[in-house]
Amino acid sequence: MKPLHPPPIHSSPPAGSTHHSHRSVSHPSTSVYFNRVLLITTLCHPHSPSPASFHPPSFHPLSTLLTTPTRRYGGLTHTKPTREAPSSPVHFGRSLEDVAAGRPYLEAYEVIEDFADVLLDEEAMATERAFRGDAARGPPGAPPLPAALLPGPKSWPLLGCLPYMLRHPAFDPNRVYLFWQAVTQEFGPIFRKDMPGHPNLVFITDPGDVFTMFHTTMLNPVRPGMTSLKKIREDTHKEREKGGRGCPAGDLFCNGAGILAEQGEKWWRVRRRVQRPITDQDIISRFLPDMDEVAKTFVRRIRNLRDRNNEMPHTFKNEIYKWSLESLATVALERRLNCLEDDLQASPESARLIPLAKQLLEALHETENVKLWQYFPTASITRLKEAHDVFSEGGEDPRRPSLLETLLATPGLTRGDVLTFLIDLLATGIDTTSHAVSHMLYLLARNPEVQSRLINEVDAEVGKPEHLLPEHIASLSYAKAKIHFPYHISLSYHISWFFNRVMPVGVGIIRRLNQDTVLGGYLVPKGWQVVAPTMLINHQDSIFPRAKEFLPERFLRGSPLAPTHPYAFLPFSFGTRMCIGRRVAYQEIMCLLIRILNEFTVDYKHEDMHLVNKLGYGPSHPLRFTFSDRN
Ligand code: HEM
Repeated sequence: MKPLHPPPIHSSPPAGSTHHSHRSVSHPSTSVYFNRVLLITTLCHPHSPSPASFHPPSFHPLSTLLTTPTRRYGGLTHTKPTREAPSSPVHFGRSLEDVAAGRPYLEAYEVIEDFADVLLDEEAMATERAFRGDAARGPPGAPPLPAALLPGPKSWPLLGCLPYMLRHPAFDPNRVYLFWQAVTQEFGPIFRKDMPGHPNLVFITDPGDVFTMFHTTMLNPVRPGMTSLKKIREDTHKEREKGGRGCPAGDLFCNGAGILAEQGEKWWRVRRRVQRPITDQDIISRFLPDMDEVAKTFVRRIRNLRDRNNEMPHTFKNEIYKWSLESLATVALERRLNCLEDDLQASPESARLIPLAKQLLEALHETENVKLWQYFPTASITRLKEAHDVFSEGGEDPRRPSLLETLLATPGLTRGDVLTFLIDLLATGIDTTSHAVSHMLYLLARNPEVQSRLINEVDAEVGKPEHLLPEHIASLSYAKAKIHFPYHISLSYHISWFFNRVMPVGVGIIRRLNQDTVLGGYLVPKGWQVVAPTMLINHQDSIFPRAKEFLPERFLRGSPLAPTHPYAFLPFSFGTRMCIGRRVAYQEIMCLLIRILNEFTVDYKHEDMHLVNKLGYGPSHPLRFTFSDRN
């Protein structure tokens, strides 16, 4: 076995990583919102005005915040952490034993969720480091086989297995998982599938291997991809320098391309600092009133859009997309965009932002799939850059500061880091939640008995309050907990509704191995990329009995349908690199679901839907749901 290396990334606790709680406060100072925030990038662009006109006067309050000596959260001083990191490594050690001892899925899931949140703690990292050695040893018994013996489709130099894939009867570019499923049947649970530009790509479908992948890469989780985003951000920075404009320390993209696109030290420097504010439930709860308003507006929009049969128009997908943008904007821009207004012309900013956000995501999908831009400037990377530049405008908003101020006041984060992070939130948070809601509504429509159980739960636990409060959200999360279960067990039950297994949003988790690792009995070399594809794992009957059925109750304690392994269903991934927007997503979707089920039952009377792949998975058909009044 190779010796263990010291962690390649900084493992001390995040500066200012203390948890903070909040009361509702009135905030005296200024906040900066997104479209204006993004003006900064445009201004840094070579064709932008000279440095003299670079910082509009409205930007001064931001600079003031950056120099604020004491750290403030919306005017409040630090308070005790709401969720303590484990006091000793034993916590983690014991949990792993539990996992290894095959304790029920949900208990292990609880451990994983907890652990994911505390991983940024130095002590937990140290324990993890020790554990990494065990994971790397692989299963006891026979020595591992060399990677050269990995099964998989025939591979050609440079082309990889592209010719095999294109000729395969199961290949459909919009449903690539069908091909993967066929390959798994042919070659088994682990296979190598080289692609042009991606040599040495290994697919794993055994949750035990997923466990090993996460744990061996935990200290430096390199997620290959988003290279086009990284390139345009680096180019923007270089162009600015070349144009003699200079790059003031801390300016946009000056210290890196942001957590979505960066790796190693550059990723970790920002991630460890933004982690707490964006996952702190107290901070997230502050956005609840606005998210609730967005959800209520969406329900009104449903009423306006219904035809005489209560059915949605074929453009409804777009409406859900707008809901997602509007809802996320309450967090990332700290303001309403009014995307859901009937007359978008009355809201010129939204009319401009919606196509722009789409252009950004579509171009990103293309540039990440076909990397010809590495050789010459393609139309797709030009469109990506155009949208990204416009998305980079800045300004100020007289409303209350919260997330932004919190981030800006975090030692070690530059203004550029914070703005890049907000762009990353928008780049990742729109498609994901809109697809999750689309899949969830479809599954509820197709499973009326599940829907009616959920309606009963909402009625009993939340009712129809004028304003949703954190307690309402919690009461639903805790609904089962109050009677039988501890918190996380109920939470995972709800996670199974929203970020469901049957129709997942994420295509899979990918990591570059930073040490030789035993997976499926093969010694996979350091530097190779490993993919854990959701659809291959989620749809295995051996892991999820009756895998193709939507049976959220399988996640309840004692269910005979419970998954056989705690790492089989991790919709938000695991560890330090797991989804940073998961609590935002949960709250957004919870608000929408409650408000919809307050008013309607949902049905779908058309052809069956399946998933199509873009950056993630989305619904294949127009979302022509029927929303019938409950009363
Ligand atoms: C249904 C909703 C969502 C799902 C299922 C989801 C899932 C994921 C997954 C699987 C990853 C990859 C983690 C890894 O490589 O280990 C990820 C990363 C990320 N997600 Fe989400 N996500 C969702 C919503 C959101 C939202 C609403 C936001 C923003 C508010 C967001 C922001 C991010 C960011 C910034 C990353 C990159 C984190 C990093 O590399 O450090 N996500 N998400």
